[in-house]
Amino acid sequence: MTPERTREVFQMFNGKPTRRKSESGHHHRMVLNQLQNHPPRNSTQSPQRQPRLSESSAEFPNAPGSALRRNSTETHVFANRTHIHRDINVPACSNEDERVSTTRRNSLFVKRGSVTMEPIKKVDLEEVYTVNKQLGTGRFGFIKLAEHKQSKQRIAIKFFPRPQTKQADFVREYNYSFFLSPHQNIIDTYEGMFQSSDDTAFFFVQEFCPRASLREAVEATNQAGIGEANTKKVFAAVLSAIEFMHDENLVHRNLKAENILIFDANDYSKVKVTDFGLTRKVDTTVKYLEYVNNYHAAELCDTVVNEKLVVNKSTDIWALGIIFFYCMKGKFPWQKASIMCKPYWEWEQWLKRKNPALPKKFNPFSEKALKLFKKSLTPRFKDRWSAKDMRKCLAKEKLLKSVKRPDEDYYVMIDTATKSNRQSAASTSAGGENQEAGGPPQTEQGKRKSTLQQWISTTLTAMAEISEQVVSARDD
Ligand SMILES: Nc1ncnc2c1ncn2[C@@H]1O[C@H](COP(=O)(O)OP(=O)(O)OP(=O)(O)O)[C@@H](O)[C@H]1O
Repeated sequence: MTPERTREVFQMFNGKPTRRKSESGHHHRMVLNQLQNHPPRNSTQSPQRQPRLSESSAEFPNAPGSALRRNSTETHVFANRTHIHRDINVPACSNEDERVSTTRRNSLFVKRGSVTMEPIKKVDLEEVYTVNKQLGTGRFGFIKLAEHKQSKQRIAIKFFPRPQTKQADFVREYNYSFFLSPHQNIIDTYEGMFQSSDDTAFFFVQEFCPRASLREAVEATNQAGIGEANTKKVFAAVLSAIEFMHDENLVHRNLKAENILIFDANDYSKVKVTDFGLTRKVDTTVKYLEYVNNYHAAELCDTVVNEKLVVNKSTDIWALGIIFFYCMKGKFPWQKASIMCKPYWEWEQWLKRKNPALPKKFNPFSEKALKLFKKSLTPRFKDRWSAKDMRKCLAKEKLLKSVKRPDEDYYVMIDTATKSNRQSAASTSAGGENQEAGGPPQTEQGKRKSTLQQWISTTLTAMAEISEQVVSARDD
């Protein structure tokens, strides 16, 4: 397509003149520079290249493995990768490829995603990939593990069966997935839209997550949850990704534990968000689909099929509140955020101060964690926090009340008794020094209280002595 034709198509779908390449490149760099932990990149670097360079050494059996070799022969490694990537449609690194990559990213600005700048290429799957087991299924398609025959790299292929899938929906999902890829906590989508040569499916290619989704990780804990420290790690990653999307005025709209992928075996140090099939711009009008899930905000659960909704960031915040609870407790707070569902009704009653009793399931949480729930799982969507507020709270605050050991009360009693004994002995020997020294005169109630305390402490000391004697007699 000629540059003029490209501009025309952009104008047609955008209703305004397209950005010049240099402007969009600048915009894209600015966006990337906002990414947490991403140093500003220079203009010749492809945003996708940097993370992939470091990550891919483990994934390419043939690639130079050691960091030393990677650093010292970077150009050489790149040259090798370029070859591999071009074949499996991973953005490559030459200047020419860089330009292609930027142009493709511009295609995000094609409003309805119904026209694509690049053709959808037909591929004979069996020729290029060895397609293996199914990794997951969703409402719109399925994901399969595959191996790229030439490079031997394991990848995930997301298939969209035809004719059920509209081309516009496929193109939109690919565009969002590819555009968001540079973020370190978003799944990498490799460049290229394809359809199988037998016309049965559209597909695109993503990095393969070798471990599990957050759903599987939590289920493996047998309803114990993954703990405070791991939850914090997961949320640092997820919130960084969602903050990035929200800054770009995009709403994920399908946040759930299944769409959060855990890459490492045990320490939750590499976590990425996936599935941008429902992602839309803020304020887009969409039709409500018939299905409700645990993560749906109250306003969605009250909506009827085909009712029109305006896309809002706050629906992601609600889903994050649910995922937070799920990580910590290993189960969901309720099935559906509707007053017909008792656990939700109880929460809402407490939230609206109609019932002073906090639902029991929230008891283990600290005041700050409760605030996070109040600011995410509130039906008043305008009151919900931003992703940034959530990130700050989760990074700084303790999320669980400190747990008492079952025998802790006993030791506290003994400790209090000993202290109070010591105090009363000191005040007796000082002959009421406190009052003579101008200390506060004791009221009648105060006197009674201290007599009672003394009695309690004497009793406790006696009990402690008896129990010690019992223990030592038993040991003898
Ligand atoms: N790159 C990947 N590597 C490994 N497993 C993956 C990958 N991407 C997705 N999966 C698995 O496949 C499942 C379905 O993927 P995905 O959510 O993208 O499909 P979907 O059809 O869009 O689903 P949904 O019904 O949520 O819209 C995920 O829950 C996850 O377990």
